[in-house]
Amino acid sequence: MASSSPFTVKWGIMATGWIAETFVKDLLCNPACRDVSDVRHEVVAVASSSNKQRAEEFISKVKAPSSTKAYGSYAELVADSDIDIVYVATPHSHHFQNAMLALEAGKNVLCEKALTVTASQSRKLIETAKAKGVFFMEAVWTRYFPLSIKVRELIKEGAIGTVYRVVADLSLGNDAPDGKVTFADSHRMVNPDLAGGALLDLGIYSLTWVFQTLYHLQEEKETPNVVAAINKYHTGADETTSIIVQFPKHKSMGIALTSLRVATDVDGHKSSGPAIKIQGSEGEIHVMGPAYRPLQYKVIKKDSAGQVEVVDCPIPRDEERDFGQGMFWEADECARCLRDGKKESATLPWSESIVIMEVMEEALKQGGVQYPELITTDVYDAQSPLNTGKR
Ligand SMILES: NC(=O)C1=CN([C@@H]2O[C@H](COP(=O)(O)OP(=O)(O)OC[C@H]3O[C@@H](n4cnc5c(N)ncnc54)[C@H](OP(=O)(O)O)[C@@H]3O)[C@@H](O)[C@H]2O)C=CC1
Ligand SMILES: O=C1OC[C@@H](O)[C@H](O)[C@H]1O
Repeated sequence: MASSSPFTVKWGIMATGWIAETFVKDLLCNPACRDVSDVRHEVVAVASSSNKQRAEEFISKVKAPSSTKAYGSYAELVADSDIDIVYVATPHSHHFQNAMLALEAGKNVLCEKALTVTASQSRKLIETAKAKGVFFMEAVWTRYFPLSIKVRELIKEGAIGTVYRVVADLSLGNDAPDGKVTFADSHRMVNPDLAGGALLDLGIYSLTWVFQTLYHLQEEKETPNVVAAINKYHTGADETTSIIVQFPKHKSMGIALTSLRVATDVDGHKSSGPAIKIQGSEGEIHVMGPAYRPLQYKVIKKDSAGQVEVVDCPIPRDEERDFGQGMFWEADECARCLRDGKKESATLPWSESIVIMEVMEEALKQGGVQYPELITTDVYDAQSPLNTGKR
């Protein structure tokens, strides 16, 4: 029997930075390299808020087809009727205004993490997606890794008993001898104008592990209690943040850690042990980091007598394009949702993105981190400098 042709999704790319480049290279990988045949991706347009030439250079750098359109503004991109879905790849500070621009134009949207700067902004985006009847998803790519799916399945089938505690860390050792960190003060990692700080950029992955192994699997969702401690950087952004996420009814707790000073993996060779420890009544699952792109997990049973199951989960590569990062799995999820008429992903439902955003907002509040009005407002403005690039 002949197989039906794959469902094709036409992508429009908003911004031309580091993650846009990585994501587009993954989109352009042959799906067969990851054993996918039901969906495929096309990149039809790229927009830069700086100028059209930057978009053209991006298209040639990622080796996208020469037919790919280049735009010198985000407004032109969202007006392109050829685009099925817009990928928002700007700094977190811009996500609310940029995703609204696309949603208001009636576009489906995949928006990079952290979804927004405030929970209210996330709620507004989701209300707008609902009102417009379009698909909307936060781009937490790790959730769509076969490794993450397997770990959630193991927990669901009781492989380690009842899970009571999860400790997750995503930290980078960027400590500098002068007391600063190695990012320039203007860099999006530490610049409050760009919603910088460890939590929104990295800590969200620690929280992802806490949420996908505890909250996501709860039959009756329990709103967590949050206790946080934050060390602030001299720019005002958070440099080291530790959060306890408590689910008293489930007798469970997640501990989400992040830092720009000390690394999860100090020598870069996994000598520091797992980035994520999922602890149950009958055993543990350890996930080797980095938390955003894990490649191995271990199952340690209480009665294992030292016999630990170690499972490697390498990321498939497209050898012809010499690439394979693992972001294609979230793109495949978007394609399947669009094909099946779904407006949200069951793996990261809108309600869960909101709860995680609420946890981060509460942690930042407890730590006294404040971001400027321009990037925290939940009032949409198509002419905001965040949309027009007139910075
Ligand atoms: N999923 C993942 O693994 C990763 C996700 N990310 C997320 O992606 C987003 C972007 O990060 P990243 O690609 O590293 O950032 P970059 O600084 O490399 O790129 C951001 C792009 O956004 C556009 N932009 C618009 N306004 C501004 C502004 N005022 N300052 C800087 N850039 C602006 C620019 O594109 P242009 O001029 O063309 O409009 C720029 O190239 C963040 O939200 C981050 O959390 C980042 C890294 C990894
Ligand atoms: O999402 C991310 O993952 C990788 C990190 O290095 C990066 O800062 C972050 O944005």
